[in-house]
Amino acid sequence: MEAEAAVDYLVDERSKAQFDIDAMKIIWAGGKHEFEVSDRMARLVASDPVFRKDNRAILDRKELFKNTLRKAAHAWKRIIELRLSEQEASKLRFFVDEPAYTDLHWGMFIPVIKGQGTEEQRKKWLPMAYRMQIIGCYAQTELGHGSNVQGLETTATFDPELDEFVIHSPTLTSSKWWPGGLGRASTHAVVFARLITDGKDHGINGFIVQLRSLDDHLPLPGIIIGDIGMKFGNGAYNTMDNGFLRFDHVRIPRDQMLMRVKQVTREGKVVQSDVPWQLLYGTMVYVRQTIVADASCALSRAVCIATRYSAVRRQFGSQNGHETQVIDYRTQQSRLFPLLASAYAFRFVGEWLKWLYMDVTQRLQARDFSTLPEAHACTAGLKSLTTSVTADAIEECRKLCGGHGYLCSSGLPELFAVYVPACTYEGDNIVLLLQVARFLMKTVSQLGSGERPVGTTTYLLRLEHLLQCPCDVQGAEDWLKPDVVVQLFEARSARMTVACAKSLSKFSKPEDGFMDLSADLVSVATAHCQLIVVSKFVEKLQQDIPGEGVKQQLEALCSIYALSLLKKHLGDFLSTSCITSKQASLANDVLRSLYSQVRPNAIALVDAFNYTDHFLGSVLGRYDGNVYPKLYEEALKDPLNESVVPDGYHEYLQPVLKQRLRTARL
Ligand SMILES: CCCCCCCCCC/C=C\CCCC(=O)SCCNC(=O)CCNC(=O)[C@H](O)C(C)(C)COP(=O)(O)OP(=O)(O)OC[C@H]1O[C@@H](n2cnc3c(N)ncnc32)[C@H](O)[C@@H]1OP(=O)(O)O
Ligand SMILES: Cc1cc2nc3c(=O)[nH]c(=O)nc-3n(C[C@H](O)[C@H](O)[C@H](O)COP(=O)(O)OP(=O)(O)OC[C@H]3O[C@@H](n4cnc5c(N)ncnc54)[C@H](O)[C@@H]3O)c2cc1C
Repeated sequence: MEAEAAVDYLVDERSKAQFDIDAMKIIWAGGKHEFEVSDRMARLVASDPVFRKDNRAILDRKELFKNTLRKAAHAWKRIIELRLSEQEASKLRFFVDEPAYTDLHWGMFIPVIKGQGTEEQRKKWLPMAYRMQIIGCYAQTELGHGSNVQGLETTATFDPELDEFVIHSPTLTSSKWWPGGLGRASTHAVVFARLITDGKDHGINGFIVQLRSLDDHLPLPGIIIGDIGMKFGNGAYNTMDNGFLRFDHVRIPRDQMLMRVKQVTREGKVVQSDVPWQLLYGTMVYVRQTIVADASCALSRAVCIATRYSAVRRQFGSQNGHETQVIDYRTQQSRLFPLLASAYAFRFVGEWLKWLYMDVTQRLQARDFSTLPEAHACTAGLKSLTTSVTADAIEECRKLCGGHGYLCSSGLPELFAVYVPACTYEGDNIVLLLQVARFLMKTVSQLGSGERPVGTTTYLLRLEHLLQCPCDVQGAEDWLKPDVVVQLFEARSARMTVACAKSLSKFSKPEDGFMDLSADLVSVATAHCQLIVVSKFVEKLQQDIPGEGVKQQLEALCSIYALSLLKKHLGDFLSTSCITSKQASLANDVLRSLYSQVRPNAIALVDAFNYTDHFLGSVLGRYDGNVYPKLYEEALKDPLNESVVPDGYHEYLQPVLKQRLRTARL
């Protein structure tokens, strides 16, 4: 193929933008400093050949895993050499874009010790973990139980004579199963086990257990350990060594029990401290919050690929002597632009959730535990909502790219395979929504007793009004008023919550009601979580938004986000009499005009994510839009094309062909 001059096939598209893209980049990144760090780290990774990732789909598991170890070691070397801050280091790992044991070491092992260890324990273990002299993972889930944490079977029995705990796996189903980083890399784990003293079961607690020798990496006596095997997709999450682990009466010193929530004294007495026992689940709250932030990254990445490709791809019709760009089809816009809007919506709700998490952490330190239930409900619900939408959206983006979306070189199959377990890990999405519903039912039931709803449930204080208020939309333009839209989402959520609470009250045992009505409870929780996302988007727009045209674009995206949800869940809005069918029809007209407003800005809106071609890893999403020659180049690189005649021709193809020839002659 001839060498081509550098051409930007999307230059016309970029020239149509009606807003200051540099200002939008800063809004997306969360600030100037965040933008600068993110941009610098992305370039650093993209320019380093060790971080190459275009061969992942064709490496076998062993090569793939070794390569991941190599990249993680190289990343660590660069972090030390360049003296990167914690923020820079975490961005660098993010742009390396390969699931690895380090995710669990930094993302769960260190946080669980920080959150559940005593001061002394933090002083002992964290410096070693920060220097990576030990590598840790989070070993909670077992073969038999994941969602039901209280059902875990691993035991930690206190031996007062030796002042030790004996960690044991009494059944096959008690084998730890799934922890990332456990299979091959970790030297240590925080293991969740049943605390048993003097024959009494005191429930679940975390224990720091060394798994492998720090000299030769061999498993320590009594430890049976390995990888659980290949997972969905080629490459994809198979870079991670999710593992199994069994204990045969493994002894650890008493001070390796994480003792912030419960303590065991030298005599074997269990002392419950004054912090709520639910803090044992605190690491999950922290990680769920990071998963929400991560959802906007995965979603924006898929949307960036699908949007750029939709502007490059032409099929049918005629536009100034060319065929029509597929992005100009209304059907393409109605599938793509709500996803673009969701990417921005999740970005802002993720920012807010980070703030909420920091706020609850500070309160906990000051022994104010009042906002913990709300923080749990918000992190659980938003983790569920954003990951479910993102997983579905990546698949939708693949379809939006037609046949080429199915090629690994589009980047979308791998993105989907890596992303989709987010709907399951850190809490199955349905199980988490049921937690939100439980919280909402409790909040509503306490309204009569004078308990004031807080934070995201404050709207329930206006219950009487919300149960009967009509929707204030007379003409199409009313749908663009943020207060009208927020009140509508509040009314829908309030009405669904109250209807469910009424149905629940008919059961003599609440547990029976929860079982029977669980599908409705999930819809209630979803409505509440969607309200949170819409309100946080609206609140973001009430802040100072610098940059020419930036606020207008975000306002359009906010309206698209809310109105496309309205369209998708029209049944909820109509059946609760929140809107009339006439108002629904006006909302649909407004959506169409919003799509026209976004259309000329679509490419600039995805450019604002500031993704390098290396990070996107997609021929279809290339910044320059030079898709076809690069697709051809990628095809030629496939190992099947290394020889003109395939391996196996002489054994398996030629005999068949020859036989057909003989048959034909007969
Ligand atoms: C840009 C940055 C990107 C970085 C991204 C990095 C992300 C890293 C990703 C790494 C990849 C993968 C990691 C995956 C790791 C894992 O999966 S670890 C294992 C996670 N496991 C789970 O999540 C299990 C889910 N189950 C549970 O959480 C609980 O068991 C469940 C809540 C479902 C039930 O527990 P029970 O004890 O049986 O609870 P209930 O009776 O329902 O509730 C009792 C009360 O406790 C309250 N509660 C429950 N959970 C919490 C919590 N976390 N915090 C605070 N409070 C909680 C609940 O509301 C009840 O309260 P009430 O009595 O009603 O007042
Ligand atoms: C890629 C990946 C990485 C992971 N990493 C880790 C890790 O590092 N450490 C760790 O400890 N764990 C890890 N896990 C485990 C993960 O946290 C669990 O798989 C997850 O919490 C779901 O639990 P489960 O597998 O028991 O699902 P189950 O609870 O068995 O779910 C099966 C089905 O039952 C439904 N269900 C379950 N309970 C209810 C209910 N009460 N009401 C209605 N429906 C219900 C669910 O919705 C689901 O459809 C990982 C998992 C994956 C896939």
